[in-house]
Amino acid sequence: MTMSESLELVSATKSFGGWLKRYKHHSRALDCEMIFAIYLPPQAETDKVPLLWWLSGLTCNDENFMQKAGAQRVAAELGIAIICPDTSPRGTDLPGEHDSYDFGSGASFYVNANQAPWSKHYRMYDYVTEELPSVARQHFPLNGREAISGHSMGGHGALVLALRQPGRYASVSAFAPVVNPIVSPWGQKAFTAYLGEDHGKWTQYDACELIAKGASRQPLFIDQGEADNFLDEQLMPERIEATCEKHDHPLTLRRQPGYDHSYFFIATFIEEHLRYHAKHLQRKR
Ligand SMILES: N[C@@H](CCC(=O)N[C@@H](CS)C(=O)NCC(=O)O)C(=O)O
Repeated sequence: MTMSESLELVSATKSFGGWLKRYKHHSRALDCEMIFAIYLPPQAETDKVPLLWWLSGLTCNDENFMQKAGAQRVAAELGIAIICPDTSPRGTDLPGEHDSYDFGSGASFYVNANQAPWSKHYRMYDYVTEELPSVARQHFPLNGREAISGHSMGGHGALVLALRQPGRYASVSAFAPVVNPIVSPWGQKAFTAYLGEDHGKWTQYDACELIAKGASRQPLFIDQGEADNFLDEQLMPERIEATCEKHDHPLTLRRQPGYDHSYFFIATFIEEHLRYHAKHLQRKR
């Protein structure tokens, strides 16, 4: 694509010597207006910098991570840009879209829907893997090195994007990810509506299934709070642990005693994740 996509600056806020900026743009993949956030570290004033994608969880938009995770201080030190996409198409009014916190708006599960009426807008996989990266390349001083992380539904997104695109991301990590959405009630609800009853279509968006298929050898780094109230019903980290063990897939799964599902948990460990990604982003290919 040669035509430059236009971006409208929504806000710019200086933070730790860098800038947190929010932009609005028209997404062709989603057929609606979208807002995303980018943190540009001070190094981006003079150099091209590596990029960490952050995919947020249910009920979030581009703002939760930037406001609550406290990532900017270390991102500024390490010279890493961070982009937070929104978590679903916006401004659409599909039937039932805004009725529940775990489905529709704020709950795309980062898939390309193939079922009406969702398939017209809910193409978040294409948005976060192709369209937004292309917009980012055109407008920001990025050096082409990418890593990815996310939380809960966004942790699922980060794992799936990395496993499906071997070699694309220098590293992947996740906080309290939905590792096996095809057996989790959140995932089953979303996939039934977005992807239909054919479970064959679901497995391409399930980290455990992708690992079992041998889709990629990328090491996975996961932090999971042991006091997370979604642990047993929705997140089930033991499933990815067993799958990785069975298929000899590299996994670091840390169970963190006492931590819940909130951004207090993320804020506690984000520095370690950023340093982990920085180490991989700096490595030559
Ligand atoms: N109790 C939550 C359930 C959803 C939830 O915990 N969302 C997580 C991601 S799965 C989150 O990041 N919420 C927004 C925030 O904490 O800023 C609600 O209904 O809002």
